[in-house]
Amino acid sequence: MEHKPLPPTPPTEPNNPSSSMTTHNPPTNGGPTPESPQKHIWVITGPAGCGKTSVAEHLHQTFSLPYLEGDTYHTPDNVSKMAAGHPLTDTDRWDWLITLRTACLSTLKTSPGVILTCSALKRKYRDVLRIASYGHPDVKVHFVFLKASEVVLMERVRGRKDHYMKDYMVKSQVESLESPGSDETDVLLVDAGGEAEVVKGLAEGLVKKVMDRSA
Ligand SMILES: Nc1ncnc2c1ncn2[C@@H]1O[C@H](COP(=O)(O)OP(=O)(O)OP(=O)(O)O)[C@@H](O)[C@H]1O
Ligand SMILES: O=C(O)[C@H](O)[C@@H](O)[C@H](O)[C@H](O)CO
Repeated sequence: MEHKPLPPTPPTEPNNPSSSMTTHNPPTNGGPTPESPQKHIWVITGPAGCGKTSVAEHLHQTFSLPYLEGDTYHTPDNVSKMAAGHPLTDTDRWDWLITLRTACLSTLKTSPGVILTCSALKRKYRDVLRIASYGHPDVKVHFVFLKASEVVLMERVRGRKDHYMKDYMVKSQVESLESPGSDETDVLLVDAGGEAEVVKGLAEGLVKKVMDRSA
């Protein structure tokens, strides 16, 4: 039983078309301005072994953006728990997600973008990260979801030595996973089942497209 309350889901577009045409916000609350241009958080997501770290390192080098490895922000307790074969609960992940969001916003103070690896397995976890845009209309959050089968994940995690996340944890990761829905329009879906170079290229292409569009 988990007791921590969930934060609010970020507001969606109003359903009422007339209200969507009326804005009471001053223009500076509505998006980037010449004084505060658009900034981007690129969250590389998916279950253990999907290739988040490999893709994030590639994007970091390609786009010269700072990169935060989400796993290094887990508490020692969380790491011990996973190493002992116990999946994290929502409660275990909650403060971690908030810490990641804060770290991204802090990085954006000196950079136009930041790359973050974070499993973000559930919709509500992605919503916690989406809140980064609250009060920061110049900040856009994007998710690169690396989709791979359980068999592929198992193979990759098994092949990795000296890591706390063992292959028998993959099942729980896949069970927890809520693949992004079509309404999550800030998600870039990447087929991560192929060779590493191919997957990196696919992710780079999608990110570049969004970057060019918002330039
Ligand atoms: N496309 C790929 N094809 C084959 N092997 C890959 C591919 N991408 C990554 N790997 C390898 O699979 C293992 C897991 O990759 P990586 O650490 O990038 O995944 P991850 O999603 O960050 O995992 P975790 O969340 O457990 O840290 C590593 O040994 C990596 O070298
Ligand atoms: O939300 C989670 O369960 C965790 O973030 C895991 O995804 C691990 O940290 C990662 O897979 C390391 O191997």
